Amino acid sequence: MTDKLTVVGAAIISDGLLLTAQRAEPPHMAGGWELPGGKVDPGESDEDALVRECHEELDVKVRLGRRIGDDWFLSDRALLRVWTARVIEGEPRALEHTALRWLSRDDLYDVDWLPGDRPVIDAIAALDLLKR
Ligand SMILES: Nc1nc2c([nH]c(=O)n2[C@H]2C[C@H](O)[C@@H](COP(=O)(O)OP(=O)(O)OP(=O)(O)O)O2)c(=O)[nH]1
Repeated sequence: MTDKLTVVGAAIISDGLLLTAQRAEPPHMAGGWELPGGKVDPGESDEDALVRECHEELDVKVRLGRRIGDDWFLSDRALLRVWTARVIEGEPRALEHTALRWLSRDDLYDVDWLPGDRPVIDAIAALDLLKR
């Protein structure tokens, strides 16, 4: 058990490209890039929350794959848990974000990732799942 807020994120990979989404809000995070996802609701499993968030944010159905790392600390109050995922229904659309981008391994650091995501992105890069 943890008393921290749990945020879940999806490393959606298709054809060797990683999907990233640009936050629209709050103002201090707007413009930053993140993994699609969000907060786990009370009583909800992490995995269910992540599938739900991908549907709400991107209008797609995803199937989760492997967990990336353990708990990633976003702050003293929040942690991030990340899974790989693939789209099994639909085409991602930015319903809540400003923009979406598909990144190759070579483009991975071209966007301004939210600070908490940077170690996660390093871990994804190290897994060698992305094409160059
Ligand atoms: N979804 C997501 N949130 C992240 C990432 N990195 C990071 O620091 N965060 C932060 C941003 C927010 O403070 C928090 C997630 O909140 P959110 O606004 O996406 O969650 P939510 O969709 O459940 O939002 P809401 O119900 O409060 O509107 O975690 C990431 O890669 N993905």
